[in-house]
Amino acid sequence: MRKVAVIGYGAMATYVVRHLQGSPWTPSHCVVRKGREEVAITALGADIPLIYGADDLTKLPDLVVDCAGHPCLLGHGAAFLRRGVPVLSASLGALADQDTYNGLQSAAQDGQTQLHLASGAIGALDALSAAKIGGLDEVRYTGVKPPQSWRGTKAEAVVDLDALNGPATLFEGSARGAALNYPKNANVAAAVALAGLGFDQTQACLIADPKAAGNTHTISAKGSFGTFEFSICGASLPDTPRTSALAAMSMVDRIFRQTAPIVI
Ligand SMILES: NC(=O)C1=CN([C@@H]2O[C@H](COP(=O)(O)OP(=O)(O)OC[C@H]3O[C@@H](n4cnc5c(N)ncnc54)[C@H](O)[C@@H]3O)[C@@H](O)[C@H]2O)C=CC1
Ligand SMILES: O=C([O-])CC(=O)C(=O)O
Repeated sequence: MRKVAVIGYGAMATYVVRHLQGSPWTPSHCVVRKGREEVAITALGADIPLIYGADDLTKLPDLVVDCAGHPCLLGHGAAFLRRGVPVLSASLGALADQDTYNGLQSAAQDGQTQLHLASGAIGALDALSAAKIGGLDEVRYTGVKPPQSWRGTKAEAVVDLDALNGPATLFEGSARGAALNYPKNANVAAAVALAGLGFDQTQACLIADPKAAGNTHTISAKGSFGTFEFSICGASLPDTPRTSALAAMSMVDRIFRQTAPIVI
C-alpha cells in the first residue's frame, strides 16, 4: 500500500479520504490545527492518526494531499516538499502571491521533488498548456456561481447578495487579482493562469448569478494553435455550495494516476 497524508479535514479532504477505500492508497495521517482534533475526527473518523506538521513524522508518506486553506500550502506543503515528499494541492490560488510561488518552487527544488497542482473544477488545462508552446495571444476565464457561494467573501462589500435578481460582476481584471481577492472562489482562475499566459496576462471575470444552476467555469483562448472555448457547469459538493464536486474528484484522480501503469 502507498501512504498518503492529508492536510485539512473539510469538504474536499472528506471526499478524498472516502474515495481512497479499495485503492492502492491508504490515508496515513491527517495534518490538523491544534484545538481542532475533534472536528477532524468527526469528519474523517478516528482511524487516521493526527499530526500538526511534517516535523511530527520520522517515517514519511509517499504523497501529501493538501485540501486545506491557502496559507497551509506554504506552511505545511513546503515543509513536506523540503523533506522530499511530493505534494498535491487544490489551493492553486495561493500561487498568485509571488513570495508563496517562490517559496514553494525552492522547497520542491531543495527536496528534489514536485508540487502537483490538481485541475480542480475545470478541464482543458492540457490543451491550454500545449497551446502555450506555440504561443497564446489571449486567455480569458469567466466564473459564475450562485450568490450563496460568495457569502463570507469580499463580494459582500461589492453587491447585496440577497437582493440580486440578475447576474452581477464581482471582479474584472487579472487572474492574479481574482485569486488574491477571492481565495476560496478563484482557484480555477489561477489554474487557467498557470496553464496558460500567467497570472498577469490572463483576464478573469467573477460573477454572482441567482439563476446559476451550478458553478460555471469558461475558458476562451486564442493563439497560433487556433481558438477554443471550454465551459463546464459543475454540481457542488453536498453542504458546500462554493466547491464543485469535480474539484474533489480531480484530487482523487490525480492520486490514482501516481500509481497507474498507463497514465493519460
Ligand atoms: N482548484 C479548485 O478548483 C478548487 C480549490 N479549492 C481549494 O481547496 C481547498 C479545500 O477546499 P474545501 O475543502 O472546500 O474547504 P473547507 O473550508 O471545507 O476545508 C478546509 C479545511 O482546512 C482546514 N485547515 C485550515 N487551516 C488548517 C491548518 N493550519 N492545518 C490543517 N488544516 C487546516 C480547515 O479546518 C478545513 O477543515 C481550499 O484551499 C480551496 O480554496 C476549493 C474548490 C475548488
Ligand atoms: O469549486 C469551484 O467551482 C471552483 C472554486 O471554488 C475555485 O475556483 O476556487
